[in-house]
Amino acid sequence: MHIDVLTLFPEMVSGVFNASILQKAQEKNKFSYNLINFRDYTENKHSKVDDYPYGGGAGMVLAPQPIFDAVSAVTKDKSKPRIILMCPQGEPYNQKKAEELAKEEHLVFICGHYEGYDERIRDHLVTDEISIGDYVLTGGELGAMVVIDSVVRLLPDVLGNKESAPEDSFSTGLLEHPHYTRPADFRGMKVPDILLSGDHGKIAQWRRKESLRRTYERRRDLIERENLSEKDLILLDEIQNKYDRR
Ligand SMILES: C[S@@+](CC[C@H](N)C(=O)[O-])C[C@H]1O[C@@H](n2cnc3c(N)ncnc32)[C@H](O)[C@@H]1O
Repeated sequence: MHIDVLTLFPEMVSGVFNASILQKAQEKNKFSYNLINFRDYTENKHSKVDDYPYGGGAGMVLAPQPIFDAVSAVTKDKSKPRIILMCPQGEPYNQKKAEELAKEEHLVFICGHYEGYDERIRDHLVTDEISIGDYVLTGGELGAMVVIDSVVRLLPDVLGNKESAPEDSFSTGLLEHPHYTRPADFRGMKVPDILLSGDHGKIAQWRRKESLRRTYERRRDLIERENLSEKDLILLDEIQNKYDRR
């Protein structure tokens, strides 16, 4: 996979690319990236990339020309990239979208700043608009890195045995079960006996039930969306009964 990030502030993202799993993934040639300052593409003699909004009002609007030309330069020789506009008005980001983007060969992220973008960028250039949540950031860089991090960790062989993406929260449709490590007894706080039993069948069932319990407690909206098996429904019934008795 190749990732291009169009930004006026490349220094905001370079550190994230060069640490932890993202750095290791590049060392294993799982992806490459390029940071493009779209100011380098402006035709404005004062190097401006923004202008006042037509009709008046607060803030500056990113002009179409530098962004259209920067995208054109990075997509020239490559086949159909996804061109992603980071934007609070976009599609709410989730794990399903991360899985979809992880199948692509080339992603281009456009990070806005100031009041926003000229609407023609949205209408005629991008393939996706992504929001990372219902709040407003000063720029698209942090959001782009959230998306990139979550996509790269899904690329084949990026995560080692120590981490497992398929069991993560949201990948299964539910929140993940609780984890424990040594010691079995930490200052009187004990690990559940079942995890020390060595009975893999029972451990798997305990984990599934805890995953259902946690999701029921914290994110009932996920449970309602999920197509639960007969076995899950029995476990869920036990969990709900316990709640009703409280
Ligand atoms: C100050 S915001 C502009 C907000 C815009 N005036 C609006 O109300 O929709 C500047 C830039 O930050 C980025 N941004 C802000 N919030 C975001 C969010 N929740 N998700 C993704 N990008 C965001 C976008 O790139 C946006 O163009």
